[in-house]
Amino acid sequence: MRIALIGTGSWGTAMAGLVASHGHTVVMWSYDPAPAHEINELHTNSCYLSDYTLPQNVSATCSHEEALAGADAVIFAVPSSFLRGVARDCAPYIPDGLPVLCLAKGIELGTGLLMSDVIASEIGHPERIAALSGPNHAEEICHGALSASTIACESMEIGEFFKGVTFGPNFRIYLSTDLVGVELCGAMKNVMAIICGIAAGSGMGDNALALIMTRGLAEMSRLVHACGGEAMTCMGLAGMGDLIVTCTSRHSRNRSFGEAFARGETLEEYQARRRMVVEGAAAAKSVSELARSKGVDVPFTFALEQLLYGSMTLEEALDQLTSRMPGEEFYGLDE
Ligand SMILES: NC(=O)c1ccc[n+]([C@@H]2O[C@H](COP(=O)([O-])OP(=O)(O)OC[C@H]3O[C@@H](n4cnc5c(N)ncnc54)[C@H](O)[C@@H]3O)[C@@H](O)[C@H]2O)c1
Ligand SMILES: O=P(O)(O)OC[C@H](O)CO
Repeated sequence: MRIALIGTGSWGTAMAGLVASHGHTVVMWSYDPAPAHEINELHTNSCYLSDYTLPQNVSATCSHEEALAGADAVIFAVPSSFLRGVARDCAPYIPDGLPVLCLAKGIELGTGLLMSDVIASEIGHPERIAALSGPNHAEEICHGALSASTIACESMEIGEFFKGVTFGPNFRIYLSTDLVGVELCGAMKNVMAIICGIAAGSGMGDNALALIMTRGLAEMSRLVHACGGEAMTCMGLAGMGDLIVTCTSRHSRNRSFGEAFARGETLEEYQARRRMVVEGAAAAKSVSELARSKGVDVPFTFALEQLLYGSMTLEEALDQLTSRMPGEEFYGLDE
């Protein structure tokens, strides 16, 4: 088959290699001409994934039309803040029945939409749109290291299709119909990873990190439930699995941004230095907005929003969180 892969960041590049290793022809769309040129000439994308050579059946272009011409499926791998614009530009070249897979992790600011909904609102036919999410650092997957992920979709047929395109002995795929749970977890775990980074960078110990991950998971479950998803999804690969890896891995940019923030670096300085997106920073705002609209208490997310965009200091945020009186550990998802 011919697969259009929209985005040449680190995840798009690793996914292109994975899909191509199944024998499919992959045509990548790049926002920036430099990675497209390097992929075509050298089969590398050194700015986003050093130490990796793409298979010969991967090429790249900056033309949406060229990337999508004759495609049997399309995979979106652009950061959440650019997804709507990119999906809009791709829309004229995406026929009605084409299966679509979304890799972006975030919630749209201002609308509270899931990333799959953002794509659907630009290209239509939401039933053919799936989302893949799990503990999947591009730096490991490109070298064939063992990993697993969840593909969520309304339609099992579409889910099975994308499982067929991505599954292998070292990339295990589980299916779900809970798009809301899978996608909300993907956005919220990034918030918790920044907070873990801030905690570690401020000298807190492993017990504190376990506290943040565990109570962060409770916060994720409450919002998933309030938005109509299944709380059990939070116990799966897209929930706990991704939360653990993002909060602990040396590859995690969200965690590493949190550590840098604790040392005094701003979000702008960090993103300019690393040339990579920190999805959790945008999610602190969009998830807070969504939680307020649903009347759900998400104390970690609210605190990070205040830290990054308000006037709250680290000391004040810590004070606010630790002065909360803990109640019953499992106090019901509706409260
Ligand atoms: N990196 C990972 O290991 C990983 C794993 C799982 C999921 N994800 C998710 O995948 C998505 C893509 O992340 P990534 O890590 O590949 O990104 P990245 O930070 O590696 O790359 C950023 C990409 O955005 C592009 N870009 C910059 N400005 C743009 C614009 N105005 N319009 C369109 N594109 C623009 C750049 O060309 C580049 O391709 C994110 O939502 C991320 O959370 C990443
Ligand atoms: O761990 P991060 O912060 O780099 O996020 C990347 C992916 O979402 C991990 O699956």
